[in-house]
Amino acid sequence: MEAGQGKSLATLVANIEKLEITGSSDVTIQSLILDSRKVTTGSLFIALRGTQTDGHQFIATAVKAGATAILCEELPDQISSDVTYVKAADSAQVMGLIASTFYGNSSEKLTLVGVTGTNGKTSVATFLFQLFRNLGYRCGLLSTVQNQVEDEVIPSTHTTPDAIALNHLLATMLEKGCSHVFMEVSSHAVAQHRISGLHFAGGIFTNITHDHLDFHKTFDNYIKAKKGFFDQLPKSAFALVNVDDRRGSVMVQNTNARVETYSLQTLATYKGKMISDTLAGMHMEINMREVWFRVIGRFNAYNLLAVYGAAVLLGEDPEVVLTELSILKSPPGRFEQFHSADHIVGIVDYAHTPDALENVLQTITELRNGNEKVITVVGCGGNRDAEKRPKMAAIACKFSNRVILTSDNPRFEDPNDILAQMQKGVPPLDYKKTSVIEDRKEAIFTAYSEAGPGDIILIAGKGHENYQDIKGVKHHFDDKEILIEAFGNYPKS
Ligand SMILES: CC(=O)N[C@H]1[C@@H](OP(=O)(O)OP(=O)(O)OC[C@H]2O[C@@H](n3ccc(=O)[nH]c3=O)[C@H](O)[C@@H]2O)O[C@H](CO)[C@@H](O)[C@@H]1O[C@H](C)C(=O)N[C@@H](C)C(=O)N[C@H](CCC(=O)O)C(=O)O
Ligand SMILES: Nc1ncnc2c1ncn2[C@@H]1O[C@H](COP(=O)(O)OP(=O)(O)OP(=O)(O)O)[C@@H](O)[C@H]1O
Ligand SMILES: N[C@H](CCC[C@H](N)C(=O)O)C(=O)O
Ligand SMILES: [Mg+2]
Repeated sequence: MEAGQGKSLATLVANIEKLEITGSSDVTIQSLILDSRKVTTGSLFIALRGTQTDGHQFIATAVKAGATAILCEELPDQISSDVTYVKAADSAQVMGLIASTFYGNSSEKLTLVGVTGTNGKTSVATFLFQLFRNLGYRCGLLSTVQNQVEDEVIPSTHTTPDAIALNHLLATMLEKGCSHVFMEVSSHAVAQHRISGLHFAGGIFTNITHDHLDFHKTFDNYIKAKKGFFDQLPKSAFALVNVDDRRGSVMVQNTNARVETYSLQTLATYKGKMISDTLAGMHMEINMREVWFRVIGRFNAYNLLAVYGAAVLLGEDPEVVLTELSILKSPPGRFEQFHSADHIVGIVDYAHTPDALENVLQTITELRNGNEKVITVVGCGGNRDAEKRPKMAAIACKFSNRVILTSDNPRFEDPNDILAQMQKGVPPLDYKKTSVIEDRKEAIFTAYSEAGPGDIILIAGKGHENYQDIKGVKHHFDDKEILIEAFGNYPKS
């Protein structure tokens, strides 16, 4: 059965239980479509209950546009006699199963490893992708920064794509000869069943801290979403968890997978120890072997341990893995360093959660030799978890000599409202060292103008992003470009 080619509805729903089918299953489905505006003749339109609207409202539009079949949770009042209706308790979950079959169950033919956790998913998935390519495998990557099939870059719209795009990408990867695929599994993806129907060879848990409560509402729901990934792993898979995170053991409470652990603090299958950390590199001990890495920071020590563990669990030789890991570089916008002519260090980092910001600033604090100043430029995104705003400002103040609060992606919010919420987290004693410069470019330029030789400027929150999302329009904006432009202002007038 060829992936992505027209298939009979009967085949697509063959192994799915508890469906009520109205009309004939003996029809050919040419495409799976989530958005009524994209329906064409032969489509199966999937009606999902979303966060903004209910896809069920668009069933009639989809039928008018030529849909052959509809997957829904509730039948519309008006049934069309030449359309087949498939009624399921949960359209999103069934969509995953159907998408998997439509695209040839590619995940079963690939070695697919998923990474979940609040921070470190992109880093771990990208390191695994780079490592396995260096080991000689053809690989695919699904990440926040970009999707990749070997050297070919496919822009990503989400951390984890929807089930249709996801299964389509996996089929492309298989077609192009990939044997291994490394992907991020976001909590949204688990909650919305974007990964339902996928066959994983392994799952990795990095950590869980405050984020996305706008979507999950409670921390408990957020934990449950992440745990849902491990609950659905098969017996043949491994579940590799960071046991230094106290939720690590919760994640694997009900998993059928083989549980393995990694840690910098306690006994674990993969045990690491930091020996030293400098701007030039990190020295670690991993399972009694000493290694130097190019990437730095305690958070990366965790990421490298996870990658090492996963590679060994996938059958790779530990010595070879460590040698290959030692030369890896951080993914774009993850602790990326820039050096000015007047010896100022600029670090562009995607820290957009309180925990990530604290880790990055903690790492910078540990890297300081003496009296260098740390200047932090940071903002928070609009239409996202508002609770993290004052927390991130407080963390920036705690670890920096100077803080410039600025705009991130305001989306549909007023950036000044976001900044006012951030300011609530600034302790009164830190008012003097904190200022608000809404214009992000001006904020970065100001940071450089105030810095002296040896000082470190951290620009946090946007990392690899090359846009600023203002009222739904993405304007070109790249922290790295602006930093380099600012560094070009040397000598300072
Ligand atoms: C909150 C969230 O996850 N939203 C995702 C969700 O959209 P939604 O639930 O808001 O959809 P909706 O607008 O209510 O519409 C409901 C349904 O009606 C359909 N519709 C709508 C209008 C119409 O005319 N016709 C029609 O058929 C829509 O196609 C949809 O299927 O389903 C859409 C289709 O799959 C996603 O594109 C969309 O991602 C939005 C853009 C998004 O920003 N998501 C972020 C929050 C996200 O998913 N982030 C995670 C995690 C990031 C991290 O960990 O840091 C990620 O994996 O990227
Ligand atoms: N293991 C880790 N623990 C804590 N913080 C980390 C870890 N790895 C990276 N970070 C910090 O978090 C930021 C985001 O890292 P990364 O992009 O790898 O995470 P992510 O989980 O993919 O994020 P997203 O949810 O946006 O996809 C980094 O720029 C760094 O500041
Ligand atoms: N995947 C995260 C990225 C946040 C990045 C930050 N720059 C922001 O815009 O809030 C999200 O969509 O919540
Ligand atoms: Mg990511």
